[in-house]
Amino acid sequence: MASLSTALQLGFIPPPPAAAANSKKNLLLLLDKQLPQQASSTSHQFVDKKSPSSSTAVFSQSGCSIARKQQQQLNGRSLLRTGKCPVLGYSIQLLLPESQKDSIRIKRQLEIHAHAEDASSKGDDTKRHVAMQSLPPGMSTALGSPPVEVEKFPVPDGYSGWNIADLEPFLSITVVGATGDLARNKIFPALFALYYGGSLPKKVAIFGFSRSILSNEEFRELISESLLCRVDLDNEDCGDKTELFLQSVYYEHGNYSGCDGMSKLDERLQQVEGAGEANRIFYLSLPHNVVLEVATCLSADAQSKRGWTRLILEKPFGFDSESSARINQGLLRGLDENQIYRIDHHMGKELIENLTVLRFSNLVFEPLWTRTYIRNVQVIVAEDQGIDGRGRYFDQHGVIRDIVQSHILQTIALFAMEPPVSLDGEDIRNEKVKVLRSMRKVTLDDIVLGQYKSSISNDGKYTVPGYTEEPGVNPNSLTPTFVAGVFYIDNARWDGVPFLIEAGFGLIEHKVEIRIQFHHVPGNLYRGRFGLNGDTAMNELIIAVQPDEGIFLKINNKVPGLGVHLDSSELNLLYRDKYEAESLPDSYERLILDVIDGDNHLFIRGDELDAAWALLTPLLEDIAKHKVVPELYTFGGRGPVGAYYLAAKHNVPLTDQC
Ligand SMILES: NC(=O)C1=CN([C@@H]2O[C@H](COP(=O)(O)OP(=O)(O)OC[C@H]3O[C@@H](n4cnc5c(N)ncnc54)[C@H](OP(=O)(O)O)[C@@H]3O)[C@@H](O)[C@H]2O)C=CC1
Ligand SMILES: O=C1O[C@H](COP(=O)(O)O)[C@@H](O)[C@H](O)[C@H]1O
Repeated sequence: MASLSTALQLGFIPPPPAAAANSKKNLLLLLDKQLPQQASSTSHQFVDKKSPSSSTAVFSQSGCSIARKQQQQLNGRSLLRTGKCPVLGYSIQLLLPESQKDSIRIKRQLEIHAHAEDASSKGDDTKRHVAMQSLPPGMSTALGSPPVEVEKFPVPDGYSGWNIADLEPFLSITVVGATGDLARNKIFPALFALYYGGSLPKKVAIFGFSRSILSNEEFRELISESLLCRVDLDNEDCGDKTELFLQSVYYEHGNYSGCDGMSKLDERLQQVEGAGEANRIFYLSLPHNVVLEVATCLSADAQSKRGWTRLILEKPFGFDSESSARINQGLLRGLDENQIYRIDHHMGKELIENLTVLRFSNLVFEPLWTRTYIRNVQVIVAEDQGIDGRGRYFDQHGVIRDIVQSHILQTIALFAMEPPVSLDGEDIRNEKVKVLRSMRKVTLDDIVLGQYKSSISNDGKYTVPGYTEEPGVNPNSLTPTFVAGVFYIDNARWDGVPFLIEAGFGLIEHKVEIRIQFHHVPGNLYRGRFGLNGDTAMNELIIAVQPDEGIFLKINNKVPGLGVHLDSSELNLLYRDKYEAESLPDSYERLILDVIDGDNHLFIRGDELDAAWALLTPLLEDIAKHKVVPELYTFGGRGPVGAYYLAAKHNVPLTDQC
C-alpha cells in the first residue's frame, strides 16, 4: 500500500491540467487508508509552480483540527468537506480544478502505485518496475505543518478497512426499531437480498438500533433467522454470503427519550465510517408515537457531516391533517424535504412501478387513459388475514388510515396523473399531488364500512374470532376492518369517472388489483351477439399486483369455427409464466435501493401527504362524529353487501369480486 510521503516523493499525483486552470470550482478527492495504531500525522502542501493560483493542494494525515484549519484557509475555493473527527487513519485531501477525467486518472495512478508497493513487499521487482513505469513524472512538493497527534479510536469489530484507491463513499444504514416485526421480517431480509445481489456499496455498514440491550452477536443471531437467499436460486453461496453480510451488521442500544441514544449512535457510526466521505440512511421502523422525537434527535446529532443523510419513515404518517402537519413541521426543523423518504411499500411492488411504463411507453394505452374511453377504475386491496395481533394499533387507526390513506390514494395518484415532464422524482410527484388535490370531497354517502364478525371457518372446523374479540381491541369497537368507497377526480381527464376502492381484512382471498373497465363500443355491430347484458362485452384491463402478478386484457373474440360466436377472452401476461418468479424483488428491496440512489419518485412528498389527509380527515371526523356502525360481515367471505349497492349506485359492474 502506498504511504503518503512516498506517494508524494515519487510524484505520482500529477499537476492539474493547464486547460482547467481557470475553472472556478475545485474538486475534492478524499481518499482513505488505515494507518497502524502508532501513526502520527503530517500535513503536506504541494504548490504547482506553473499555476500556483489554481493548483494548491493539501495533503493531510488525519487530525480534525488540521482538517478544519485547512478548510478555513481554503474557504471559498473548494468543495472541501470535513467530518467532526476522523477515525484512526489518514486522508488525503486533494483540491484540483473540477474534472472527472482527472479524478479517474488519479484514482488509477493510486491503484497502480499500491500495486507496485504490494509487488515490492513481495520481492517482485519486475512487477514493481512495470507498474511504476506507467506513472507520470514527478512534481515539486513542499512540506507543510509539523506532525500532530492523531486522535485514536478503537477499531470496531468486523471492520476490515479498505483500499486507498477506492473512492466510493461509505454508506451506513441504520434501522431504528431494529428488534421489531417489520425490521426483522422485511427490512433486514431486503438489505440482505440487496447485498447478495451486489446492489449495496462495498463500503457499507448496517446498524440496528433499539432499546433492547443486545450485543452485536446476539443481534446478528436475531436477524439471521429471517435472512433468506432469495437471489441465489441454487443457494450455493448462501451460508458464506450470510456470514459476510452479518459481519457488516452492528447493534447499538439506547433510549428514545432524550438525544443521548442518537449521539451515541453518531459516535459509533463515525468509528466505522473512517475519515472519507460518508453517507447515512436512517430507517425509522418505530411505533408512530416516538417517530418525531427520534427524528428530531437524529437530525440534530446523527446527521453525516461528510456526506448526505436520508431518513426513511414508515406509515402511519400521522392520524389526521393536524397531526400529520405537526409531524411534518417537526421534521422540517432539522431536515430538508428532499432528505425525507416516506415509504409506502405498496409503491415498490413490481406492478405498481410498472404502471408508468405500461401507460407511457405503449401507444395502445396512453390515448385511452381518459374519461372518453374509461368507464371506471377499481382499486382493490383485500387481505384474507384478520388484523393479526395488531389490535392495539389497528383499533385506533382502522382500515381507512391503514390502507386507503396511503396505499390506495398513492396508487390512484400514480395511475391517474398527467404525463410528467420527465421521470425525475419531483416531476412525478408534482403530477401526483395535482391528482390528490383534484379529488372531490368524500361524504358518508360515498362509502360503506364493514367489520368482520365471529365466523365459522370455511372448512367448518373451527370458529374464527370476530374483530372485537381480537387482543387489544375494544369489545364495543366501531373501527372498520373493511371500506368500499367511490372517489371522483374533478379534472378534465377524469371528470365523472368513478374510482371504486375496496380495502378489507378477513376476506375470501388476498388480492391487490387495479381493474380498468372501458365504455361499450358505440354502435357495436355485434351487439346482437352479446345477449341482454352488454357489460359482458366490456373491455377490461386488469393489473394484478399480487399475489399472482400479471396484466390481462379482456377482449371480445370470435370463437373459432363456422358461424360467428363471440366470447370474452383474455390476453394474458402472467408473470410467473413469462418471467422467473424469483427475479421479482420484494418491494422493500426496490425502495431501499431507490433511497440509496436518491430516487424519490415512489415516495410520498409532504404536500402529497397534506392533500391525502385533506381529503380523508373530514370523512374520518364525520365517521367518528356520527358513530357510524360498520356492517358486520363473515370472516373469509366477500365483505359487506352494502359494497355491491354502492358499486351499482355508481354504475360500476363488479365482474370479479373478491
Ligand atoms: N409490521 C409491518 O408489517 C408494518 C409496519 N409498519 C409500520 O412500521 C413501524 C414499525 O412496525 P413494527 O416493527 O411492526 O412495530 P413494533 O411494534 O414491532 O415496534 C418496533 C420496535 O420499536 C420498539 N418499540 C416498541 N414499542 C415502543 C415504544 N412504546 N417506545 C419506543 N420503542 C418501542 C421495539 O424495540 P425495543 O423494545 O427493542 O426498543 C420494537 O421492536 C410502525 O410504525 C408500523 O406502523 C408499516 C407497514 C407494515
Ligand atoms: O401496510 C400494510 O400492508 C399490509 C399488507 O402488505 P402486503 O405487502 O402483504 O400486501 C397490511 O396487512 C397492513 O395492514 C398494512 O399496515
